[in-house]
Amino acid sequence: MESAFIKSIQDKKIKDSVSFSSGDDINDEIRIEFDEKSIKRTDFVQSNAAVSRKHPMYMEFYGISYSIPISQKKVVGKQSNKETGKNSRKLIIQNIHGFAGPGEILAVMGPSGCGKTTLLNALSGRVDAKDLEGSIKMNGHQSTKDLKRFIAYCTQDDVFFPYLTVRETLSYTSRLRLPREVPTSAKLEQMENVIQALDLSKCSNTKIGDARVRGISGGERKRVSIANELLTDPSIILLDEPTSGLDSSLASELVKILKEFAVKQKKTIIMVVHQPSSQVFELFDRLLLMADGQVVYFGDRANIVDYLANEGFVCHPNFNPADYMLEILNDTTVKQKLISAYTQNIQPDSSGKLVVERCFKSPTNPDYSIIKESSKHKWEATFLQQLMILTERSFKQRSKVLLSKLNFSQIFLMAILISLAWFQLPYIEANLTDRCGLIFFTTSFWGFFPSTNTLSAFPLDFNVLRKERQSRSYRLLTYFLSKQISEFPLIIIFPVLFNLVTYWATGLVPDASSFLAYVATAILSTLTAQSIGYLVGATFMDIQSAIMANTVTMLGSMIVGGFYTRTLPSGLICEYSQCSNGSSSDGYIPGAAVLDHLNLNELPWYANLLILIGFSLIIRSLAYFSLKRNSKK
Ligand SMILES: Nc1ncnc2c1ncn2[C@@H]1O[C@H](COP(=O)(O)OP(=O)(O)OP(=O)(O)O)[C@@H](O)[C@H]1O
Repeated sequence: MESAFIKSIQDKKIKDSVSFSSGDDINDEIRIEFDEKSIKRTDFVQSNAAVSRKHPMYMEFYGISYSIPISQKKVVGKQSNKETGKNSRKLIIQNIHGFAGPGEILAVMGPSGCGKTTLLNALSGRVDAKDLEGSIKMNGHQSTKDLKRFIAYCTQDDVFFPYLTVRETLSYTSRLRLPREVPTSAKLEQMENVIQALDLSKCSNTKIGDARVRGISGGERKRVSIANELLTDPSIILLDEPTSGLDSSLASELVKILKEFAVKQKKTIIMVVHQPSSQVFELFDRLLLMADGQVVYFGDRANIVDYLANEGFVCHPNFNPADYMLEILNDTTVKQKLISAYTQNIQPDSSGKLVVERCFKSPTNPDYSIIKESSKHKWEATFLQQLMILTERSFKQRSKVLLSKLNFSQIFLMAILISLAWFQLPYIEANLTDRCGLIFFTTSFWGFFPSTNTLSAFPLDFNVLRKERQSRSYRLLTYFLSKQISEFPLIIIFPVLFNLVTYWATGLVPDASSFLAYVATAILSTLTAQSIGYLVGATFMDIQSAIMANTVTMLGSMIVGGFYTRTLPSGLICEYSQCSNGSSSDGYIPGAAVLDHLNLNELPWYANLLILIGFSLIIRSLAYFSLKRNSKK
């Protein structure tokens, strides 16, 4: 027997199904008072014909439960307090259900920690499928990897590259994520449309910024985050707290923009909101109210006040219903009572399937039942396009970090110090130790400097990388290679400049070929140390731990590096190899004699350079696998 609650939903949905079945008439059915500015803006909210996927899509989900494995600790007597290895599970959400159709906003609300973000993660396919139960359907089809392309997910954290401007950020996203068949001009046109629609023109050439770099405001940041997702013209848009940190007028303006998108472009919006003003609350069509990972109410937003009154909780007419709901859900007894009442109401099916099915019955518009077009390609941009776009982006972002005043000052100071300390060393036996000291010191410096500058490369990018990889923007390999290519010129500038000064100031072998060989060795050492920085950063993904690991690695390599053990760094070998044509009779110590003395004549100098190249390649490959392992977590 169906409950009165289900019947009331059914009555309401008969109206809904009429409005949906009329397909193109959604705009007429949903009436919002758009102000003049808003109407102007909607002129820009026209889909770019070349880009649009043109798929109105509804999303239904029921019986959604998500649990995570936790290892159980058992205390047995006084002596043992160790893991038994037995695993149990923590239930995060249970039997959640809901529905949202084109032109609608479904608001997900509830007290902090009730599982709202977890639900959005589940709907967007960002949780491990083995921990998830229930059914998620889009236009009646079980959600698949291919269908997930029609979903955009705006997460709670707005993560971006701080040194890129708003326009640069959006342009890279449009070039990476819009179909490869679309000409670049159409992609950029789409970007301009979105910039206009979200009122971002004023700040489009401003840096995004972060805690250290001054950039756009919090509200603009939120809008950039949404713009970044809207670029691909998705059918379903999931947003996690898009209004957090905004004042009520900005929040209301933002939700109005979203509502316009929903209505004019037939988008389906599901958003988590915390404490909406009554004006914002009015813009929602449906409401999913949650507490303790369970449903307290799912249905029309307009019916919530009556529903709560029926359960004995009367909201004063002057109160904001959103505030009232959250206030009563803070009381554990009330919360339990409302959860039990709702579960009772939706019987006989506690998964919520019946409730959801009645939201949208037998759609007559074929647009909703057929997924007409889906990209044939796994990635929208080709391998080469991805590599070029990512290299350009990484160069722009990293050049601001690596070519900083701080780095130039560091190199300048070290060059001055070294030049003064070892100024014009004479070629006599008494100075042999000084010469060794100079080369050992500079080699050590070219170990520390590049590795320290590189170890933050992956940890700093990781949040953006994860977000973009989850939206299938590019391959991990293209990202990794783009990093290597873009940072190569940035990192080798320093040893070249440094040696240009110190080589001649300290009086090393004064001929061009020796100088070039010396600089080439310094560049190779730099690249090898950079590889170590990549590996350490990719392995730890935490700058603090990476700094510690890098210090140990570098100090370790100094110990076995030659000065103390006579297994000399290749720079030293090169220096002595190049001066091996001197003779003891004219006051010089022949380089070959020094190398013989140090037992370093076993390999020719170029073999040492090849060994450095080999090291670099192996360590970089290891860094890639480390990054791959971490990005899968
Ligand atoms: N991987 C996890 N391991 C342990 N606990 C988790 C995990 N994921 C979620 N939780 C817990 O599940 C609950 C729901 O988390 P979730 O982030 O979905 O809540 P929320 O309603 O979005 O909260 P808020 O409104 O504060 O953002 C929280 O208590 C959280 O600590």
